Parts: sequence; structure tokens; C-alpha cells
Amino acid sequence: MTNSTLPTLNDFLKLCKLKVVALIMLTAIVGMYMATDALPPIQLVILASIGIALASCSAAVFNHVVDQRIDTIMKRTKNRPMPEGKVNTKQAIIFGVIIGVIGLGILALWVNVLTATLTFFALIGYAVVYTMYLKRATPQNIVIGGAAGAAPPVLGWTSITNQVELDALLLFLIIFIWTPPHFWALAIHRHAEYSKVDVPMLPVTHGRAFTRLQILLYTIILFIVTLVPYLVGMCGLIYLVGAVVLGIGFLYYAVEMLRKPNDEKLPMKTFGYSINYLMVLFVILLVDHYFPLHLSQIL
Ligand code: HEM
Ligand SMILES: CC(C)=CCC/C(C)=C/CC/C(C)=C/COP(=O)(O)OP(=O)(O)O
Repeated sequence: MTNSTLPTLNDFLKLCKLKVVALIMLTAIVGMYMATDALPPIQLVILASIGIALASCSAAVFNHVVDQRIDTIMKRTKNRPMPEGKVNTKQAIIFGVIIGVIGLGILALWVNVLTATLTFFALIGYAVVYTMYLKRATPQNIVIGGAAGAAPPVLGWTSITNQVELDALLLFLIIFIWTPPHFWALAIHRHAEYSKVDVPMLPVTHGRAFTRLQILLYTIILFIVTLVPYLVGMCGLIYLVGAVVLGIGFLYYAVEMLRKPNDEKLPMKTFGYSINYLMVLFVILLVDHYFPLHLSQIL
């Protein structure tokens, strides 16, 4: 795709998937605060946040570069800067490399090498392994590729402690299990578009009914996994109540999708709920961390 005028700042910002990166950053920052009982040093929080955010934006830019052909065909994506010819491949790659190098550089120089390395793997995991290979290869694409999107709380955690701990991996697990119901709800709504571009998303390869069942199964597993932080003593009652209430809401949507397969609005409502679910769950994790309430204090 060629273009005669220079891209605007807004075009470059659109390539960064800023709303997705905003939620990614919430999970990373909660990871930073959960990593310590005290408050983490604010300059470390700021540097780590800038580094992780730039690396995530860089991964998103490469996703747009690789997907520009299929993005041109799908209604949901055809107005993106690359399909519209506002940013060409060379400009996007240069932008992606610059912000990626700055992000990883900040992490390596001023945070720690472990976090820089893990962030690099997450970037490659999303931009190369998921986008270039898995997405086009298997309906399990987003299950495996979800590991990159689930990494940020671990990246936040290691930014502060310089080591991977079990509690951090629990946060990873929550997002990892959350990703399939998050994405498949949208994929059910958009299944016709995915089949048009030959991307083997689960609703295309195995049908929408099977996908609805998988969404329910993953939502049940998610409900159980979100109880673990309480059961292992990582979180208190505020978290437990929040996770249960949010989880019941998610289960409600998953069951409704199975009960009402002809309700065309439900999949996108479920998708919207998934985003609010993760956002509120991570805010509650943070609140609970600084205002711990335990059963022994009440009884
Ligand atoms: C492999 C993993 C994932 C896949 C395949 C996936 C897929 C998608 C898709 C296709 C959209 C619609 C985007 C659009 O219409 O422009 C979306 C939106 C969104 N995703 Fe995900 N997602 C994944 C992981 C994540 C993660 C880890 C987060 C954050 C922690 C996240 C947060 C969001 C948010 C906030 C939106 C709404 C964006 C908007 O309204 O523009 N996603 N996701
Ligand atoms: C360094 C680091 C933490 C990287 C994480 C990167 C990141 C931005 C993950 C977001 C996942 C996401 C939006 C996947 C959708 O891709 P898609 O191609 O299936 O969706 P699309 O069709 O909307 O482009």
C-alpha cells in the first residue's frame, strides 16, 4: 500500500491499539503493586510502565503490518490506517521498531534485564508467533497466543522484584484463561468475516454452538481459577466477594449464550462484559491488597 501524504500522529496512535494497551497496562501496574507489601518506588513504576506500554504498542503495530491484507477485507478492520493507505508498510515498521527498541531499552537500562527479556518474548509471542503463524494455522490460535497478552502482570511483578514468583503466575493464569471467552464471544459475532479471510477461528472451524460450549467451559475454569488467590492466602475477603460476583456475571452471559443462540446481541454484550470483568477484577485485586480483610477479623 502506498501513500503520498505523511501519516498523522493520530494514524500512528491508531496502530497502537491504545484501548487494549490501556487494559494491559492496568494489569501490569496492578502486578507491580501486588509484588510488594510496601509501595513500590514511584520512579520504577513509571519507567516500567513506559517500557511495557511502548513494547505492547510496538507489538500492536507489527500486528497491523502483518494483518493489513485481511484487515482490508473485514468490515471491523477495513478503516484502520494501513488498509486505508494512510500509513505504508515501511513507515509502520520504522515506527514499530523505534518504539519497541525504546521500550525494551528503558526496561533493560532502568528496570531490569529479566523484565526486558520477558517483555521481548511477549512482543515476539504476539507479533510473530500469534499473528504470523498461530492465527492462520489453528483454531487454538488465541488459546496459545493468549500467553503474550497474559504476560503483563508478570512483567509488572518482575519490574519490582526482579524475579518470577508463584503469585505472579496466578495473575498470568487468570488472564490466560480469560482470553478465550473474551475473544470467542467477538468471533461468534464476526464469524462470517473470519471465514471470508480464511482465518481458522473456532466458530469458523467448529461452529458457533461448539464455541458457545467452549466459552462456558472456560468461564467455569476462570471462576475456579479466580478463587485460587483467596485460597492460597494471596488475597482477602474483598477480593473473594468481588471475584465471585464478577464470575457469576460472566457465567450468566455464557449460559445465556447457550440458551439463546439466536439472540444476535448477546455475543457482543458478553465481549463487552469480558473487558469490564477483567478491568474491575484487577482494580479489586489492588484495593484488596492495600485494604486486606480476613475472616478472622470479622468472626
Ligand atoms: C490473544 C489474545 C487476544 C485476542 C485474540 C483478542 C482479541 C480482541 C479483538 C479481536 C478485539 C476487537 C478489536 C477491535 O475491534 O478493534 C479486542 C478488543 C479488546 N481487547 Fe482483546 N484480545 C486478546 C487479548 C487481550 C488482552 C490480554 C487484553 C487486556 C488485558 C485485551 C483487551 C481488549 C480491550 C480493552 C478491547 C477493546 C478495544 C476497543 O474497544 O477498541 N485483549 N480483543
Ligand atoms: C509486550 C506485550 C505485553 C505484548 C502484548 C501485545 C498485545 C497488544 C496483545 C493484545 C492482544 C490482541 C488485541 C489480540 C488481537 O489480535 P488480532 O490480530 O486477533 O485482532 P485484530 O483482528 O483486531 O487485529
